[in-house]
Amino acid sequence: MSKAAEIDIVSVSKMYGATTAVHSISLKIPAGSYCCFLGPSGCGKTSTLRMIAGHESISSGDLRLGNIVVTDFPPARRSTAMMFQSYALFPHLDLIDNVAFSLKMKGVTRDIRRAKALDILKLMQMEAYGTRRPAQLSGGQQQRVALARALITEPEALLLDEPLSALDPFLKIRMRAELKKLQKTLGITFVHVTHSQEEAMALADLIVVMNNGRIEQAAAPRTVFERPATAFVARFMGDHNVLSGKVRAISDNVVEMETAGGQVFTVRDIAQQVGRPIDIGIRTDRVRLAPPSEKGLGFQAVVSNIEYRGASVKLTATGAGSDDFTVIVSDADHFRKPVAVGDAVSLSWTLEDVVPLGQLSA
Ligand SMILES: Nc1ncnc2c1ncn2[C@@H]1O[C@H](COP(=O)(O)OP(=O)(O)OP(=O)(O)O)[C@@H](O)[C@H]1O
Repeated sequence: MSKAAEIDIVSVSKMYGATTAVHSISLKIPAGSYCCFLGPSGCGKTSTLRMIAGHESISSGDLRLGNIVVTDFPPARRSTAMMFQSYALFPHLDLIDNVAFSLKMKGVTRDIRRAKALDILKLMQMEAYGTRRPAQLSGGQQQRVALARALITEPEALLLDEPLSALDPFLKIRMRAELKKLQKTLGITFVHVTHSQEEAMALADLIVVMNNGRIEQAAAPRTVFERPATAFVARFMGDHNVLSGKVRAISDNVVEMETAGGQVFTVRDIAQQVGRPIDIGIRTDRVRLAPPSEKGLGFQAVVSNIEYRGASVKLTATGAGSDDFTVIVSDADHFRKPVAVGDAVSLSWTLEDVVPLGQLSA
């Protein structure tokens, strides 16, 4: 069993000609953790993963794996292995030879490398398929083989680029559970790139949310969800309403925020200055259809859309400068006293449900 490596990314940037894809990011990924890089297309997550793997050069900054600075090392000299989105299996080789390939490159004799490949295929419950070719496998099986091929080098960190994107929704959820189990069994560091917040929440110990080549937040899933650091994170993770305004007054740790339309909301516990722009996040499942208990903790809105979701109902409302303020109510609450499109409603929340967000998104 290989050991796990801490990955230390120190002020790393990536430039492609005049384009800066990654802007001086710094991050420590603890040894043995499951880390997900999450963000929209083009945010720089794949470039970051490829720099960790050594498939892309680091334009500036340093990368440390365990105790070794590997910034200029080629992929084979790093203790990492990468599993690609396309699986990149060789169509003309059987599974054992596919899995054993990197050992062949290292000059390991045929018998030893095939025996080792079979061991890893066993770990992936694929030993019965050793003599098949990749085209004779389902998508999920191909993925297991691709994983086996990456793991045969006994890496200290496994790097996965959108590993589940080629699978159908059911298989995606099954393989997600298998990945998590595998990471626990092996105990090595996993770094997994995804654009799915659901996938990151399900898998990660550490979620790194990226936007425009920068890290917006790196924290445990629950922290990212409950205390999103920025308006971007709150929007990207979903399930939050974001309201924007300017700080109007501050007293006793309570900040008053005024929207462009003159609506005033209260927020607590933040260091702010009067006149500065501010965003707040309010969880969609914490909003109630009731008049606010205090001024600044709700507003009047008009229901613009209703979606039935089974266990819950999603209401969209217009008011306070927002035309898509979302409220998730349980099906029981909704059907006890249904509202209709066009109804005027009072929306409210408590001061605890208001999350001040760090920066105003452009
Ligand atoms: N080889 C390249 N040459 C030039 N620009 C590139 C190259 N690779 C990536 N980029 C640019 O760098 C930025 C970040 O790309 P990257 O692939 O890292 O993002 P990503 O978040 O992984 O996106 P996706 O989810 O679409 O793969 C993008 O603007 C992209 O167009």
